[in-house]
Amino acid sequence: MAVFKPENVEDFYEIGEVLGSGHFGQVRQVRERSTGIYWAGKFLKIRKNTCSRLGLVRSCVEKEVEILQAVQHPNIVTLKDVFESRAEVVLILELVSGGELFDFIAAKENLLESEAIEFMTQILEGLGFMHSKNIGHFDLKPENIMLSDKVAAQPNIKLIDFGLAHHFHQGEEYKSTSGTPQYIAPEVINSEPLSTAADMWSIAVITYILLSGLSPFQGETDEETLRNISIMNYAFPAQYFSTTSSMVKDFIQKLLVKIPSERMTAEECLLHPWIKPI
Ligand SMILES: Cc1ccc2c(c1)c1c3c(c(C)cc1n2CCCN)C(=O)NC3=O
Repeated sequence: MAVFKPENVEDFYEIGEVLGSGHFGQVRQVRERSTGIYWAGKFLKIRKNTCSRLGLVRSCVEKEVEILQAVQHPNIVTLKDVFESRAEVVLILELVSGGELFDFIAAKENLLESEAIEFMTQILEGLGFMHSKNIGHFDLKPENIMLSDKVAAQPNIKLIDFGLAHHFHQGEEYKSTSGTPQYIAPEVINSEPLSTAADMWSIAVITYILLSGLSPFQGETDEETLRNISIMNYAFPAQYFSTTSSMVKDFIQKLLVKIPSERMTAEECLLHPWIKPI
């Protein structure tokens, strides 16, 4: 069992404003007392016993910590420390102060394809690194793609939130039905064994939204969205894609492939003519 620091996190960090919250607990800005540096504290409620339904099972938190410790990359958020009290584990994470990628884009009139290529290149570099270590994110969505500094000329992308990530070991089969409907691959819906290719489907959905503002499979309800994914019901409506290149449509089409092994990998994406013009 992983051992986390038993000291009180507040002896080392001043707890600040809430940055976000979810089923897991809260993310708060924290200030390191010894240096004055700001970090993000992810406060995770841990189940007190197996009968409890509140909070996370400790082994899930250990898995997230192990994965974060295995993926140190400029486009992936860094884990600095882990504290544990009676029923709470606190991850001290790199503060990514530029906020979510899609808030950044929403604030602009529209995104040039060249800007989209820059963002996708960084996302694919971080993801390709994870996949090279046989780690899948399995919750790629705009909310989990953050910017280190939104005022920089070329903001740096950081992938965050590894709560659904999985480290594949040799010969192991892994299934999960978690994720956000709009972004999940058909094999997730069908409870089939997953691979890192499931992330590549999400990359296609994110690219489609980045360039059009539309979500390719979104229906009136989650059920309709999931049905659209299962039957591959999507298109490139002219009024939203008239100014986008045929190259990016080819990029998306080579990822929205039902058979996971036939999708482009992150490495192949980085060599695709849309990303790397010949
Ligand atoms: C400035 C800002 C605002 C909201 C933040 C974060 C930072 C943030 C961060 C992290 C996570 C897991 C969630 C976060 N959230 C919650 C929303 C994430 N989509 C994180 O790991 N580092 C962050 O800065």
